[in-house]
Amino acid sequence: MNIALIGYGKMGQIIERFAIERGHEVVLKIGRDNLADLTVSNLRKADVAIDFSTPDAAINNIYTCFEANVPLVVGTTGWYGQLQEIKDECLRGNNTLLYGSNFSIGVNLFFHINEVLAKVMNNYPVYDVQVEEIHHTQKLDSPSGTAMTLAEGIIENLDRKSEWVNELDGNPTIDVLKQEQVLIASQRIENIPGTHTVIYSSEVDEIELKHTAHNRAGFALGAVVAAEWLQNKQGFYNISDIFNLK
Ligand SMILES: NC(=O)C1=CN([C@@H]2O[C@H](COP(=O)(O)OP(=O)(O)OC[C@H]3O[C@@H](n4cnc5c(N)ncnc54)[C@H](O)[C@@H]3O)[C@@H](O)[C@H]2O)C=CC1
Ligand SMILES: O=C(O)C1=N[C@H](C(=O)O)C[C@H](O)C1
Repeated sequence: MNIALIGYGKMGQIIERFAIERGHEVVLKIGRDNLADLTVSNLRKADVAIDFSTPDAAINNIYTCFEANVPLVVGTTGWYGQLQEIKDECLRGNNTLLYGSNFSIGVNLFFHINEVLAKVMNNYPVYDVQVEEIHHTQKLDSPSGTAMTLAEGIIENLDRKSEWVNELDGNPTIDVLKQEQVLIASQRIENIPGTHTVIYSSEVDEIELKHTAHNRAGFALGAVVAAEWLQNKQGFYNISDIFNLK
């Protein structure tokens, strides 16, 4: 496949390595220094585009790929407030997009186990639940997309929870946490690729489910596999459609 990399930072560069290893060609690389090269005609040289850019840039990049009619894998997080609008536009224009807050196999297994555990916990109301995430200090969005997916997996399956709230580095955004809220506690610490923990606590004990990324290779390989999976497909997909764990 010919691949366009939109965003050539920490992730874009590792994705390039895996793409070449798997026999693909990178025909376009977009970073902050050559944003003007992100044109419809340049994108049309690619079979698929992979966006790991910034929360602010993602929406414009998605629309440019729609205009070029190039299938797109979006790993960028921090734009999910506009998810429904993008889904509608994708389907309306017969475009193709696959997004995911986390492309690693381990985290996708973790997402599934989190949902199963949340369902079980309906029978054990003595436990309260919270999500913790730790990332490097360059991360622009909070909470992480992965933490949002975990909190949403809990809310969809645990009847006593209906929304999440976030605090960053111990600074609460609300005065009192309500019973029906899931707290996502975010921390930013130098050089951490991504650690996520779901914690159920009662007065007598705690159950922790934890995923620690040792490096970014799992995310990057997953993005290339997702781009391969998207070949000859049309529509709006999530990474969970590949793992098919339901
Ligand atoms: N879904 C997943 O599995 C993962 C998602 N991510 C997400 O991917 C995104 C990128 O992460 P990193 O590579 O660590 O960040 P980074 O800061 O190292 O790289 C971002 C790149 O985007 C470029 N950029 C800035 N404005 C742009 C624009 N308008 N168009 C295209 N490129 C632009 C920058 O020059 C930079 O090269 C973040 O949103 C992060 O949360 C990161 C790891 C895994
Ligand atoms: O910004 C990152 O680095 C990461 N972002 C994703 C997220 O927001 O969940 C995935 C991974 O945790 C690394």
